[in-house]
Amino acid sequence: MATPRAFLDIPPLQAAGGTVRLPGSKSISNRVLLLAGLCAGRTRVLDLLDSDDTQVMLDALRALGCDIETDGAARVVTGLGGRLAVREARLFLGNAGTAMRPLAAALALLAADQGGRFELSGVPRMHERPIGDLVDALRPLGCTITCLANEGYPPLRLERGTLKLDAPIRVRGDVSSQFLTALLMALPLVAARQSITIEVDGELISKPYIEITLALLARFGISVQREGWQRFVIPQGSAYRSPGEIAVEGDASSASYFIAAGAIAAADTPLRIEGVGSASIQGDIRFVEAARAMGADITEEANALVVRRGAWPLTAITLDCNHIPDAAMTLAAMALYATGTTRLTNIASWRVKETDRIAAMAIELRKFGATVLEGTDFIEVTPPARWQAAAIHTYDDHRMAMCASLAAFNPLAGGDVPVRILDPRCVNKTFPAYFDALFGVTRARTDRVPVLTVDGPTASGKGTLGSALAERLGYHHLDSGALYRATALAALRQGVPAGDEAAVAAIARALPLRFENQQTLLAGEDVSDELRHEAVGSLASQIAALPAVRQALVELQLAFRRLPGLVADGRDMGTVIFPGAALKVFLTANSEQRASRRHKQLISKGISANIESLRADLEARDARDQHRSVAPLRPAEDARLLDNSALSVETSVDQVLDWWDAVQPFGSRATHED
Ligand SMILES: Nc1ncnc2c1ncn2[C@@H]1O[C@H](COP(=O)(O)OP(=O)(O)O)[C@@H](O)[C@H]1O
Ligand SMILES: Nc1ccn([C@@H]2O[C@H](COP(=O)(O)OP(=O)(O)O)[C@@H](O)[C@H]2O)c(=O)n1
Repeated sequence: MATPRAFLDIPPLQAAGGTVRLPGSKSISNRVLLLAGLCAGRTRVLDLLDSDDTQVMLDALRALGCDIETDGAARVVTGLGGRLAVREARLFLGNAGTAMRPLAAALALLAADQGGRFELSGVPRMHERPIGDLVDALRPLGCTITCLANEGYPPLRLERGTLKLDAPIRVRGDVSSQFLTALLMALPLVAARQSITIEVDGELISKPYIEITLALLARFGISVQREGWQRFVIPQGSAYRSPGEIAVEGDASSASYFIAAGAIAAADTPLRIEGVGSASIQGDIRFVEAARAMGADITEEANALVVRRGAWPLTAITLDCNHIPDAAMTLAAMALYATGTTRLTNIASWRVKETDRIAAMAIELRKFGATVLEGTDFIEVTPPARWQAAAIHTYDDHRMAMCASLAAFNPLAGGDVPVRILDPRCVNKTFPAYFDALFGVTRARTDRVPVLTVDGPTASGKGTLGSALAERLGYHHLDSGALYRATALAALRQGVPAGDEAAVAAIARALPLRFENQQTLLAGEDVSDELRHEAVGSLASQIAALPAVRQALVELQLAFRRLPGLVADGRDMGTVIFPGAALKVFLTANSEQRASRRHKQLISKGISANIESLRADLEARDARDQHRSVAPLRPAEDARLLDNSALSVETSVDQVLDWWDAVQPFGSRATHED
């Protein structure tokens, strides 16, 4: 298993603009999957979100006997038709509330009615998220539900019972609307012979999510009658009917980060967000109104939003956020750029989400220098007077990570500090490609995009170390040797001799080279393996000594310096191409080690090699690299020397990451979640 990425360092961002396409909505995806799994026949689901939470639901449905196929970009679900195909299963539901609650309700009813035994569990945090109100609503119906650890919390066991559905079903609505959603989606399973009434106790929170539930139930043939927000009736004879095909909208909560980015930083070019718009059925689309109140200039199309910076600095607001509980977190991040204090109220549900979001937000925003006041159901944010570089804990909460990334626009509010996001992969819950999407529509000053260079002699392990560092840092990787090798390969193929400096330089200048999915493509052809041939390497070493060739490759190398950062390996990365790099490493190993590593590497690729001649060859190459007139191989004055003759790759990576930490402004112990 790859080492989980511990942090992502985002340099100060200057601007936003361009087009971003949103992933599918998590709430809609998981509801559609469950309904497709419960109804009879096949449902083709388009634009489904691919994330941890939807994976959990797909796995659960498969375990219950649903057939799920991939058909191009669509998923085709063959549902159970209301009949249990599997009577016993243990389902692990991660931290996905949108899977735990409705599956608990549906399986409780099915197990009670048809007989069965199901256990539902999740990650430790899931076992701290209350489900008692749902259990309390289901038990009087005759469902047999056992809380296996603590009463009112998962894990749960669901078993046979005797259903009594005549009396109205009562459920609390003031902790999470997911309980009501769960009942609304599950009770049609048992509504064939009688109508079923649900009555909500207390003020129903997060009403927009109930609207999504009702809209999707309608697509699946269930028309729930509603009296205000207190009483819902599922008519007698209700039965799920597959819509055949259904497309999932873009995620309106995910849109909020880009709406915010546009409001803060789309001063020159607008930021176009595709996937949600005025036609959206998601409540979080009303984040648009809140963002407008803070100053955003937003044009709505049916399925897209175009955002520009309007008022600047942003305007502080006081807002009851009951209607946009998830997206409201993004307002707390926007508040960092407002004049005055922003107060978000009626957000008690934040405390029982992926983490206690009120507490988490207060602690983390303070690290930037903001003044934050929290109460049981509100938060108040006043922007920093002086921005501080901060390492932000994300508490396994995707929204904490995405909100914190917005603080990287601090240069627009008088700051100039990077932002470190700890455990950035938590965004996988709803938006695995979030950071790529963010960096696709944001810009930083080139000289602020961090670079880490690794130079050294042949076969010292630069490529191995460079790519491992890039992976751990979430940065791009430039294997500059590949550019010289590709030039050499192209020259070989075209029959251009190494001595013809002008002709080789012309090849280098127009090199049709692309790096994609671990492959090196020359004019579209995968040449990754051919580039490693010794004949190519040896010619590369010769042409690399030609000044015109080196000059011809400069622009191409500089172009690799893109957000969020770059790890570049070669001979002159720290001395010539990126002299201002934040960290420079000069990697060495004795020639015996290097010859033996290269030998193993070649043999493993099926290329025959002789260790003695490899050693002689690499010593000749060292000499040529060190003594050439332009960009000779030597450590930059400020380079750190690393002799890895006796070190494992992992140890070398850890050593360099320690050095990286030491040159960042985040302080010690800023690399791990506590
Ligand atoms: N620290 C190390 N310890 C052991 N083997 C290493 C180490 N670093 C690299 N290697 C191995 O040495 C070989 C050459 O490494 P490579 O990264 O291709 O070198 P370079 O890019 O410097 O030419 C690879 O097969 C790699 O797995
Ligand atoms: N920044 C760089 C990178 C490579 N090179 C040259 O390009 C050749 C191929 O680079 P590489 O990094 O793939 O080479 P090896 O270290 O794998 O032999 C080397 O022999 C170097 O002479 C260079 O001059 N400057």
